[in-house]
Amino acid sequence: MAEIVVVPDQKQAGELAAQSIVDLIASRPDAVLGLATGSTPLALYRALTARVAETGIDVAHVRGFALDEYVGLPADHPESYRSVITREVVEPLGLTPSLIHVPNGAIDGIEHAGPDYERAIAEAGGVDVQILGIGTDGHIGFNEPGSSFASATRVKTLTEQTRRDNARFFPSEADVPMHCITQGLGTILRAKHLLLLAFGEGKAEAVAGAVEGPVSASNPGSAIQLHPHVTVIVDEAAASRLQNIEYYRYAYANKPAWQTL
Ligand SMILES: N[C@@H]1[C@@H](O)[C@H](O)[C@@H](COP(=O)(O)O)O[C@@H]1O
Repeated sequence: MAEIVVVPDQKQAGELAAQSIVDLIASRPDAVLGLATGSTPLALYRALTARVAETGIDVAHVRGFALDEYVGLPADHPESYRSVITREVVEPLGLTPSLIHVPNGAIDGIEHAGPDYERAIAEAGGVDVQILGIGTDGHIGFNEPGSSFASATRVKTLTEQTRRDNARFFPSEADVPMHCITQGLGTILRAKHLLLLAFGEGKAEAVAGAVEGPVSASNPGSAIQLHPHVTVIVDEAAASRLQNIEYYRYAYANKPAWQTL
């Protein structure tokens, strides 16, 4: 089962998640991080930046793989996920840019981009911790409803809902790319630890679906139920539709002292 941790706000969620990543890097200086974009992980990236500065931990060997990328946006477009990851993660943390990978969304050669990315992840020895947000329609990465649980990195068509949700980053909805390249649910499930964050009422239904099921390709987030090591960190609003919330609070409050996230 997943561990569900309900925290008062995004700041505390970020700090909790950041501590677990700092611990990972301390034991494995060339740890492989799975990096999500979107607004959800920003609190984590901020907290991680602060912890790295405070502890002086060496992050020069940390490796990273982004979850997804838009297809057809120039890599230097400010809203390409390559740019977002550089701006929000690589630069503030001081990661080594050549060790941070993002799927190649260039149309030229797109048919090879998915298999190339899968190969690079495998050559790195797999992802140690995969940071995840969740879309309002339940997508993780850009795996929209109907995605196979066995899927690998490939091109997908964004739903209208996702394009609407992401229109805030573009001049208009029409400017949001129609296609993306995303790690598959199968790729995500191969990561050693999944760390899913969600905040706000708008995510409550997606969180309940992901955590409490049913497990279905119609609800991509529910794939996390198939993974042996999942941590879901949510605020009260995002937790508000969970049926079993009292048990999750009780289990976390009584967590054995030796057990980390
Ligand atoms: N591809 C990303 C996802 O990785 C992200 O988890 C989700 C939620 O975004 P936000 O965190 O901004 O709510 O939508 C985007 O489309």
